[in-house]
Parts: sequence; structure tokens; C-alpha cells
Amino acid sequence: MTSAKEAAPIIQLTDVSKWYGTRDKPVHALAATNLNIAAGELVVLLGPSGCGKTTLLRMIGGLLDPTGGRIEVSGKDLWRNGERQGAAVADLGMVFQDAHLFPWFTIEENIALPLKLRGVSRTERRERAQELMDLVKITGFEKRWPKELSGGMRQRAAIARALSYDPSILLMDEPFGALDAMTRDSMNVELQRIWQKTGKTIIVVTHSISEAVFLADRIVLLSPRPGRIDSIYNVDFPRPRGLDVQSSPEFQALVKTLRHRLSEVE
Ligand SMILES: Nc1ncnc2c1ncn2[C@@H]1O[C@H](COP(=O)(O)OP(=O)(O)OP(=O)(O)O)[C@@H](O)[C@H]1O
Repeated sequence: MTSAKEAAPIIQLTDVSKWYGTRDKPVHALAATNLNIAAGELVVLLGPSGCGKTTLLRMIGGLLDPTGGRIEVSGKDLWRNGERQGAAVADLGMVFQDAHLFPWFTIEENIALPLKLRGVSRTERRERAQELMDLVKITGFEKRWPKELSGGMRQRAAIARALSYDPSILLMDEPFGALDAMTRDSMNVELQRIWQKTGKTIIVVTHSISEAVFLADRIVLLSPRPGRIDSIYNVDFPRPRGLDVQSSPEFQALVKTLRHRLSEVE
């Protein structure tokens, strides 16, 4: 049997780079970067502030055009002549640090909004929203307003919304960065469960070393000025991982290795 890592990559970056034009001088945010991500992988982008994690994630998500190189998603070019290609974008869902729910829509309406924009019928939208609320465990809150939910529940709703049109890939930029430590821990366990249940490919940006080690199949460590991939670490702890794994000597050894490497590249 072919393992996920041997199969054709679902995301392929070839010499992808980014310069930002600014009033003083251009900023070289990301040097030519090559990276393949296999279908079903959970990859974490880790690195110090300003190393280009968000820039890289936004380029993969089709929110930012690369200055150079090629991004392929599910075998399709994401950008062609500076134009974003809809066929590739359809396979991508995004979750940000802030849930970005519309306050004037109920939770169910927020989750189903991408489907409404795609012309999906009301009945089908309801069914899909219900299914997703079950998946992220917020069933019963469909008629509530976003302000009535806790931060963790709002992020669950944001994950459900990103999954509404069933993309193969979920891109998450510090999704739990604004949550308290305990909620963050439980959300990471939940994310792992959702990932195992759905089989999505997930890329998560984080500053947190322990979050990276807990979640990842692979950790891509970036270094700054300009941003580039410094090193890649495979994380082989068995799944599903419980929070107890964090007290194991192997977990702590990897955290220590990463902390040491980060202090060198910062
Ligand atoms: N719109 C922009 N215009 C100019 N420079 C930018 C812009 N966005 C980001 N940069 C610069 O590009 C570099 C990479 O930024 P990016 O936000 O991708 O890093 P990051 O690793 O996600 O940082 P953080 O962890 O602090 O969010 C930084 O030097 C940043 O100042």
C-alpha cells in the first residue's frame, strides 16, 4: 500500500517567494521555498515572529499572490499570470485567529454562509450545518448569536464554516492563539479528532512549540530575514494523542530541540 507521504502531494510549492513593496524599501518576506504536503497530513508551520508563516499560509490559501514560483493545489495551479484560479481555491478552507463570524447572523447562518453564496438550497444548507455542528460539537447553538458563545465555541463554528463546502485542505492561522491555555489545549485535542474523522489535509501556523509537537505529523521550522525553511521535523507519537503525551520524555526532548533551534535562528 502507498503511504500518504508517498502519494502525489496535494500541495506543491516550487521556488515560491514573496517580496512586499513598501514606501521605503521592498521587504523580502519569503525566500524561494520548496515544500510538498501529502493528502491527509497535518503540518505545522512554526517560527519566530516575522519569519513569514502567515505570508506562506496566505499564499497557499490564495489570499496573497507569490512574487515568484509556483503553487499547485490538488494538481492545479493556484495562480496563473497573477490571477487566482477558482478551481484550486475551491479545495481550500481558512480559519483565522479571530473567528470572523458575522454578528447579525446566527451560528447556523454563519456556518452555512459559504453554501448560500454558492447557491445551495435552504434545506440542504440546514442539513449540512447540522452535520457540521455535530462534528465540531456545538449542536444546540444553531439559533444563537456569535456574541452568546465562548471564544472556543466561536472557533468551533469557524472550523465548521471553513468545512461547509467540503474542501480537502484546511489552513489555520494561529486558530487558538486568542484562547486561554486550558481551552487551547482542549481545542487542540478537538482539532486532532476532527482531522482524524474527516481525513482533511491541515496546515496550522503557530508560535507555540508544544502546540506544534502535540498536533503535527511534520513541523516546518522557518527562520527570518528573509523567511525560509530552516528544518523539518517528523513527529511520530501515536494517534490519537492525549494531553498526557506532553509529559513524556520524548515529547519534552523534541520541545527542547525545537526551542534550541528557534533560539539559534531568531
Ligand atoms: N503587507 C505587508 N507589507 C510589508 N511587509 C509585510 C507585509 N506583511 C508582512 N510583512 C513583513 O513580511 C515579513 C513576514 O511577515 P509574516 O506576517 O508573514 O510573518 P509571521 O511569521 O507570520 O509573523 P507573526 O508570527 O508575527 O505573525 C515580516 O518582516 C513582516 O513585517
